[in-house]
Amino acid sequence: MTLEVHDLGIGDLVRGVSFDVARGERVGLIGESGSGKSLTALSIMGLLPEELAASGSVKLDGRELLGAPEKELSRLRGNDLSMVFQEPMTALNPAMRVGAQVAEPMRIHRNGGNQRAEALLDSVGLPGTSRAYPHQLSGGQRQRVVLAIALANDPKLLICDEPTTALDVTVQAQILELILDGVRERESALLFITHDLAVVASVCERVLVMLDGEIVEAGTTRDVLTAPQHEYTKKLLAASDLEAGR
Ligand SMILES: Nc1ncnc2c1ncn2[C@@H]1O[C@H](COP(=O)(O)OP(=O)(O)OP(=O)(O)O)[C@@H](O)[C@H]1O
Repeated sequence: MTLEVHDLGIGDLVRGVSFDVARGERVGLIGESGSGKSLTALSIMGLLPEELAASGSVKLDGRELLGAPEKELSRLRGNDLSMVFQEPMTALNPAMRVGAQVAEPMRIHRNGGNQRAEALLDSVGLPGTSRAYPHQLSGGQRQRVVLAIALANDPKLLICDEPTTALDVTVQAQILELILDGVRERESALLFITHDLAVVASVCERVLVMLDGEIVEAGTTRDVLTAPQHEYTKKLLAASDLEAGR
């Protein structure tokens, strides 16, 4: 799998964004609120709000996704491409048992059903919960369900947009571990959006730094966090709890 984003633009909100992600690679996308991280991710998924249009190119294994027919994109979503958002409750159907929600993407893409759903729920640490409704679970448990859904069809690329921001610290670490295990087992690539540098340091091999709609710095996590080049990255580091770079 290769994801090639070239000269991505979304009005003047995102400008000239280019980067690649290779199979199994874990890439962080960091930057302050409003810098264009989520819009970049949504344009890869073909989920930009209707009033926004993307220019440039987003290729998955050589296939152009920008402007691809909705039918083709919906075949990819939940299959080759999947995404975990910050707030699990908005991603789940409140009126459907979680087992059925985990089984759904597999049914749609003809990849198995209830039994695999149970196994997936087991693998994210939620054995025996398939008959529960989302409101009966904690926030961390709901995010585990969302992750099970996102991993159900062994995606080539998993995008996580601030997946642990809404959770308390001990739960955050567990969810990060599950995300890492999930992508490693499947050799899925990971694009991980966060404003938390400590999370990037523990999860990502490479990092892209966004500021005002542009990528201002990119490199290995080690290089960027120990020897930041751009003033903005230096400021981010100084404001974080990380010792690196000081
Ligand atoms: N539908 C929209 N129409 C117009 N502007 C939008 C729309 N959605 C987002 N924006 C603007 O685009 C900019 C980038 O938003 P984006 O959500 O990508 O930022 P972000 O880096 O992900 O921030 P956060 O960390 O808060 O999610 C922001 O200024 C936002 O207000």
